[in-house]
Amino acid sequence: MPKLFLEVFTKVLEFTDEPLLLLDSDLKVVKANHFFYITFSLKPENTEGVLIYDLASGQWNIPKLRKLLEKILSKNNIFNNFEIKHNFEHIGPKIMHLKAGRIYKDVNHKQFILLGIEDITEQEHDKQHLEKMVKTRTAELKRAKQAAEDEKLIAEDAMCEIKKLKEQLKAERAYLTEEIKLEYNHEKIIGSSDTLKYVLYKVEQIAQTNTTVLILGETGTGKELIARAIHGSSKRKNKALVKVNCAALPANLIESELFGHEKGAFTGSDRRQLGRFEVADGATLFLDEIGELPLELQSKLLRVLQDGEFERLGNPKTIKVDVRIITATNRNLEKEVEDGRFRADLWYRLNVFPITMPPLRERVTDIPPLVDFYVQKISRRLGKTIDHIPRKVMSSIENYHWPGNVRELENVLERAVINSSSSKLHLVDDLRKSYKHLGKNLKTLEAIERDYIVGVLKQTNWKVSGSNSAAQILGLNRSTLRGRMRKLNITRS
Ligand SMILES: Nc1ncnc2c1ncn2[C@@H]1O[C@H](COP(=O)(O)OP(=O)(O)OP(=O)(O)O)[C@@H](O)[C@H]1O
Repeated sequence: MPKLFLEVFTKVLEFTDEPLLLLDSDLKVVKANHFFYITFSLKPENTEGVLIYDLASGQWNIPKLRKLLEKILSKNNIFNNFEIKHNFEHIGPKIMHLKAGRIYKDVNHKQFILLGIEDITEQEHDKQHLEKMVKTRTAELKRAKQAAEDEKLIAEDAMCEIKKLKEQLKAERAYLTEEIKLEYNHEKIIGSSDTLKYVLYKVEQIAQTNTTVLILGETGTGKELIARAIHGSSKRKNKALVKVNCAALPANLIESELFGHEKGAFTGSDRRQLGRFEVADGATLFLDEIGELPLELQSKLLRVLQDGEFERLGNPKTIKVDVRIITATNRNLEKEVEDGRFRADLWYRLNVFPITMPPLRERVTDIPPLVDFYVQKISRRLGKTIDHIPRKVMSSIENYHWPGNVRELENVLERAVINSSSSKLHLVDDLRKSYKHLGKNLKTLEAIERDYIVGVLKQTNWKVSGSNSAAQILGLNRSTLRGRMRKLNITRS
């Protein structure tokens, strides 16, 4: 049987392009095919009968291979893809795959094993090259993905920033349009009195810093003008000075005006609106009539002053801003604090750098230049030419006590210009009853009203209504007169 088997098998061996070996039960080479001899540059005389481990200078004497071959003999195992590195003298190292299995066993336990040898060097190299390429490409893709994600984040941040700036610009534009409508006159500050010079010196001292400024003074003295001068000389001058008049808004609207609101934050809020604090980010916020700020908002303002933080109405997200605050009031804030109408801690925060605007009557030397300035300005606007201000007119202006300060002066001069038919300024208002001429025994308006009503009543023999009655003389209807008498506690004695 082995003889016939060998004959047939030797022929079969030649039908493949793969080196093949036939081993016997002692693991000695019985036969090898032509391809084996070519691949390994060996000859049958030094191959047949040689122990597999002694072949090719003992290169296949590997413990693991021994184990595998022995297991075929004892347990009829097969193995596949056992990898060895074979060093060829003429072409160097190659990677070979070995596979083997028993193909014959007879009753005498004679066995034959077929060992196939495949050169997989090229595939292996291709595989390694491919693996390397996949690795490199994966790393490249990973990096590209990361970069894309980073860029996406940057783009998202930029979009957010653009959206924020766009909103701020929109709000700023809306605010400025409002301002233009108010026709605020960006006047220069007129006057050269020492008191005004001192104020301007303080403006110069503080303008470049970020310090909070509190401007005090009677109505119409130019507090807003000074606030604008501080902003205009500061590093923030390229952005608008944003103004909120705390007295002009109803208490329930001030909060949304200052801090903004989301759509639907309260009834009637049909769209999102930025507050003045956000509009003024990077600029200056001028809070006029700060004494009128409701108590509950005073604590919120204090928080913005301390941390620069607040929340929009209807949105819990904290917003941080960089806003310089200038406030103004004609109230005595110290007294307001004493009376519990103004928070002491807010007052300390606001009063870091107070500037007091002196009333016009305390800087009489500023009056002539102010009169010249306003007469020229108003007559230009009205298309008139007024170039003569009589000495008498000027001195009556100088002697008046100007409770409404520069604003009142402006109004008096406007009426005068309108009524002047020549180039000479003609005053309409009677400024003769100057406060200076009234002496020391001044009475309240209420006391004067009471005296006058009592005088008229005495003259009419206390006839309140009807013809020749006090009501008729005073131009009041009788119930109004009775009401006044009750209020002023007037009774016939
Ligand atoms: N020194 C000045 N030179 C030129 N104009 C002035 C001067 N001071 C005040 N004015 C003008 O007087 C008017 C009133 O000034 P402003 O509004 O600044 O006063 P205010 O103290 O803020 O008043 P209020 O307390 O009523 O808000 C403005 O038209 C302003 O231009």
